[in-house]
Amino acid sequence: MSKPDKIVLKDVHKSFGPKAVLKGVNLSVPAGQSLVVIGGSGTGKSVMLKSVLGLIKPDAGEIMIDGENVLTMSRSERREVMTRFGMLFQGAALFDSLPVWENVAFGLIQGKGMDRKEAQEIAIEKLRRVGLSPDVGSLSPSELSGGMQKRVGLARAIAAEPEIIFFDEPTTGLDPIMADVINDLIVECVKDLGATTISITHDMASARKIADRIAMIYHGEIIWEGTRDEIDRSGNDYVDQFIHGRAQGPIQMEVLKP
Ligand SMILES: Nc1ncnc2c1ncn2[C@@H]1O[C@H](COP(=O)(O)OP(=O)(O)OP(=O)(O)O)[C@@H](O)[C@H]1O
Repeated sequence: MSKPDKIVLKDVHKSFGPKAVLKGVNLSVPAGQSLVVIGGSGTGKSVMLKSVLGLIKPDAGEIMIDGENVLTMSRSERREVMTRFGMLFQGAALFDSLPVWENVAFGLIQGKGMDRKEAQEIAIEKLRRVGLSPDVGSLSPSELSGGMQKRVGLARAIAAEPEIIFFDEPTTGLDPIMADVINDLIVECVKDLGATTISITHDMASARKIADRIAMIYHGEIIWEGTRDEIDRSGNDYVDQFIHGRAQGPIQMEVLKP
């Protein structure tokens, strides 16, 4: 029998009160592939990612990791599955109270119970992997530039050599050149690990660089999916409007007129 895809979402629904945010999301990511989900603000990208991470419980549907539905697992089974995930949060989400190396090593020490000395060595090696010298390890995150903080976030995401990595707006707040440096690092690190990834972004330059496939979410549904080369000839007016950043088109922004 052929192996199931690494990550599969089947008909995932989630509402908050009367507001339906996910209205039947279907996605499938084969092992070793990178999927980028694009879509406007408030379309449900974060809710989708949080559902896979177990931070939000969908109302209906299935989320399968390696063919197993994580929504019906016990807490301890689910916790075990989550140890195979890495995550780069929007804004890097570093703890200012800890030195950089300890931020990188956090999951190794807290999650895996690794000895501090060994975890520190791995953290320094991962910092080097993302182009930061060992002396950065002893600084506080608040002493770093935004680009350096993203690198530290990336080092933390790859520290435990996860099979699956999620990137939430990995280039937000960076200048275009630093954004490209981070995109290159993401591609290299993911390739080193052979990881399967889902990223969410508004940044088309980033999507084109890091995606094998791109999916567009609109009003809680995947309205288009294809390879990154197909996106320029999708034949879909919503996709065209989004990738060209036009105010005019089928996507109407909910903006109150003055
Ligand atoms: N915990 C929650 N309780 C109530 N509503 C929520 C909750 N989380 C998200 N929402 C609502 O769900 C909708 C989708 O939010 P989500 O954060 O997924 O958007 P997004 O596509 O990630 O947007 P952005 O690109 O701006 O981050 C929004 O209208 C938001 O207000």
